[in-house]
Amino acid sequence: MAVYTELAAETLEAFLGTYGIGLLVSFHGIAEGVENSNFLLRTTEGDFILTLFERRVNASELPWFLGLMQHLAGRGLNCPLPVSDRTGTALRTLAGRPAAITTFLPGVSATQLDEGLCLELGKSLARLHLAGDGYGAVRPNALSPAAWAPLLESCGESADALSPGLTAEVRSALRKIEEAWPSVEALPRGQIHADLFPDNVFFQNGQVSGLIDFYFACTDFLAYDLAICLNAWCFRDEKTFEPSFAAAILQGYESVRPLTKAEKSALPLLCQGAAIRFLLTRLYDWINTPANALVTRKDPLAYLVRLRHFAGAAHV
Ligand SMILES: Nc1ncnc2c1ncn2[C@@H]1O[C@H](COP(=O)(O)OP(=O)(O)OP(=O)(O)O)[C@@H](O)[C@H]1O
Ligand SMILES: N[C@@H](CCO)C(=O)O
Repeated sequence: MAVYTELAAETLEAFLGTYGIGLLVSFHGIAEGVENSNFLLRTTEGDFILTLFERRVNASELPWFLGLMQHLAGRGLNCPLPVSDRTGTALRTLAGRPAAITTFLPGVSATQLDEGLCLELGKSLARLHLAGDGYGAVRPNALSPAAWAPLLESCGESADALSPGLTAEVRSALRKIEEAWPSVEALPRGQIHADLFPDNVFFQNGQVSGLIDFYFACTDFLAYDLAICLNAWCFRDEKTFEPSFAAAILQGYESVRPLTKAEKSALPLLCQGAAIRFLLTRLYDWINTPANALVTRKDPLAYLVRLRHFAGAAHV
């Protein structure tokens, strides 16, 4: 999965007729991803990605996401460029869903991480942050600390059924993190990706060739994005922290955008926050997705491991 909505070739042909990107040669649904339906389109002009927005994404926010990608791509970042139809509109409707076509990016996501890839990831993340400068529209982070406690409480007793004592442990960690969380003015802010996991980064010949999936992007602390990457990229077998990966990400990042002293000292806390955020959304999905659904559920406890690690870390 994910193809939640099936499309007939005639429907797609008619839809494509309103764009200037050639005639349909072939198309197929893409299995990866869990949030939206994605199709690879081959036209007489090249390859494109068609996304039908299904879950979690609030349709009223889509212009912000598409505008951000247009801004970043315009600044030379390797991210999908939304394609406009003949009337200049990028956000359309297809099969009753909000829909957009973007450019196709080459490369593949890494299945085996190493220091070299982490270094390049760090550089790309910093480039994304610099490129976001000038995109003035603000999108508050819908999964910021204020959202965490309600998310945890909405899981009720099911969290403890997954792992006895989980609710109490997360509740106590959450309280400490919330109290210590930096104020809005304390750290540099800007447009962040907020979900830059290895599956959202394509590589070609050891270089980053594409960053995708901007639908959690928001305006928040730049260093929080780094904290998300340190969580997602630096645990071997989802268990063991790999300091050399973290060092490589930081080195790559700082070769493009040096961190301030305040950002460096906030990192262990931001990493705990990032661990809680993914623990909670995974927990919510675990509880609310039937075990036999076509979507593969992601393990919430992999982020409990990270939370415990960063809670005990004086620095990253
Ligand atoms: N612009 C692109 N160029 C090439 N391939 C893409 C592009 N966008 C998406 N894909 C392919 O589609 C797959 C799913 O995309 P994506 O990760 O955005 O899915 P999603 O369901 O929206 O998000 P999530 O990762 O949060 O589940 C990717 O793994 C990749 O194979
Ligand atoms: N990257 C998220 C899921 C999709 O956004 C996770 O691994 O929990």
